[in-house]
Amino acid sequence: MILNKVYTLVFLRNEQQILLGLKKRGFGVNKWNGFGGKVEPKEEILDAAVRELKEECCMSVRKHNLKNIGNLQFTFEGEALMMDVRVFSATSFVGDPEETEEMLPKWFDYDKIPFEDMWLDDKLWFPYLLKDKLFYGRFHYQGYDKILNYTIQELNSMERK
Ligand SMILES: Nc1nc2c([nH]c(=O)n2[C@H]2C[C@H](O)[C@@H](COP(=O)(O)OP(=O)(O)OP(=O)(O)O)O2)c(=O)[nH]1
Repeated sequence: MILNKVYTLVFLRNEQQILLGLKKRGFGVNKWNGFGGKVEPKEEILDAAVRELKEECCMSVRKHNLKNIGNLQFTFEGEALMMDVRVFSATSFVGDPEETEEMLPKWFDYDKIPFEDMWLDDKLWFPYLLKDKLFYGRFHYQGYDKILNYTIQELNSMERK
């Protein structure tokens, strides 16, 4: 039996740059990433996305400005957990990014995204995000530094089967 856990991952963007945060503790420590985390029991996914963005970098976004652009599923060799990550993008938001106990936020030019300090899979699906294409990806890891197999595809819509 595989346990499925839902996570959010939010990217704030403008014409020139994307906001990433350096994770300061826990899962994915020392990697640059979007902002997100576990959806709590009974919490709606969009509410969780808004909450995590605020908690991790003090930015505010309205639910209707979050666009679901991707779905990523991660499994790890020898572990009975599937991380089901709902990826969102927003171009309308309020605030100035602030460092928190969890994340150090920084804007990156689109041609300077620090893939060498991000999850290995990110460079495989970021091209979709950057071209405003919808995507689905599934990655099976051994540990955190090796992808044993993966599939990735462009989607026409994010509607779930
Ligand atoms: N870019 C990218 N993000 C990933 C990958 N795998 C993965 O879990 N994430 C995202 C999904 C979530 O936003 C985040 C993991 O959530 P988390 O463990 O920090 O969740 P949390 O804040 O609720 O956790 P906690 O510290 O409260 O225990 O990392 C990946 O391979 N690439």
